[in-house]
Amino acid sequence: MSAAATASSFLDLATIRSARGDLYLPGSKSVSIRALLLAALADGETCLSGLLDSDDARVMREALKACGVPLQQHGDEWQVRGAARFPIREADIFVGNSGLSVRTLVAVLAFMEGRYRLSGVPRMHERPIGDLVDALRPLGAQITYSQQDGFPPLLIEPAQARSTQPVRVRGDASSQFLTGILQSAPLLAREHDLIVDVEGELISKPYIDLSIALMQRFGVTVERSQTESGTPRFTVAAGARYLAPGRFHVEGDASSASYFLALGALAGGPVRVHGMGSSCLQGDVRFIDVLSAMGADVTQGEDWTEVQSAGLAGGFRPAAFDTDFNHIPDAAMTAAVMALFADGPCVLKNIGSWRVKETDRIAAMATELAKLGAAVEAGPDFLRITPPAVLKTAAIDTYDDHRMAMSFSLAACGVPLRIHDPGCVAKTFPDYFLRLAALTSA
Ligand SMILES: O=C(O)C1=C[C@@H](OP(=O)(O)O)[C@@H](O)[C@H](O)C1
Ligand SMILES: C=C(OP(=O)(O)O)C(=O)O
Repeated sequence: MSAAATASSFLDLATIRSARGDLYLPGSKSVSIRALLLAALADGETCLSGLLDSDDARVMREALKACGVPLQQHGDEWQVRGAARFPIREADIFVGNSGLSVRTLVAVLAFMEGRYRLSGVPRMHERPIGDLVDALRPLGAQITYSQQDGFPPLLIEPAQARSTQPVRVRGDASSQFLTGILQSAPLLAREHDLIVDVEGELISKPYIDLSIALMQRFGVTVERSQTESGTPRFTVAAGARYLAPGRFHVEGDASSASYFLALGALAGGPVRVHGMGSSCLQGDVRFIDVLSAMGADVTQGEDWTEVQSAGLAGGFRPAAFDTDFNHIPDAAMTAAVMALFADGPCVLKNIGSWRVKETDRIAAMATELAKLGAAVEAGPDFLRITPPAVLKTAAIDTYDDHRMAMSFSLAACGVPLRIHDPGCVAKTFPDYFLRLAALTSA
């Protein structure tokens, strides 16, 4: 690929005819942000390697620094000295557009006995947080909305009298609310067990598995059960404390891997990503099932995954799909762009959470796929995409959404195109386009 950056506000991509090679993944966003917070709350020192360096990871790092947590960089590693209480009890914290950071910080800061103000970019102030605040208030959390009810910015003040009732949280807008409460276990389960019941549907479930796995690495066990009425229940025994694991390595980002694995399928490959394989803790590793079902060849070792096919140039067409993507909402965007090349109409079901992420991703995806010639039907929680007979070249708007920029770069496997504001990839993958260029040829 010849990637000519003609101005900082757009990037022209030539048609990608083939792609092959090795890619070493950046650290997982979901693991990096969790590991930073757990290390900050843990007794002892944690040395984090493989940590993601991106806007979202910086949000959590800077927030912890603002709370007085000692964090030091030594080469590629970060040393975190944790404690169950943060040293600084009053701070203004900028949360950018990192949903995971704000939702997990709020649940912790609410019980730090301090005064914290959290605000972000304008889109962050449109992303819901009311279900989390509603769950925390009966526990004594003093959280007030500074602008609009249900959304950041927020003011957190010292919590008051606590109740020991089961915490009830809704999980149908985001799984991050439950993650936030579970990760606060050492603050909430001091004299009594922490019991959390999830009301309504719980979406994006593999992210809860990830939270529980990482809490376990930091010495806290979460038990799962069901109430008599069948409600999912999560319990952490009283007295839970995080213990620094000494060293902790952050695995590669499985959502970031999806673009390169899709590239291996569309442009022939083989493309091998390193840092994500069969031992991966992130749910998005299951994107390989989507690729296999589309007809690509997928092989995997413990720490790598490789994809190849005949490539579009050699007659490969992804098999059309009608699939529930609730378990992999981020990698699902990669599948949506792959649908442009499919051998029939494709349906992405159960993706309602897209509406409240970095942008309204259902609307944005529909608009931009249509520019390339696809016929798209957008519902409240689904997309039906009929691929065009011939792709049209287009200038793709990215809505300050890293995944819009990265997923649409794959359309270049069929047509030259322009990506507006390519710098928005800095949220999770700052050198994405350089890495893409290194693997592709026009
Ligand atoms: O817990 C996490 O690390 C995440 C959970 C998901 O959000 P939702 O639970 O809001 O779907 C995902 O989209 C986000 O990128 C990361
Ligand atoms: C939705 C995302 O992130 P977050 O919710 O953490 O902002 C994402 O990275 O696609």
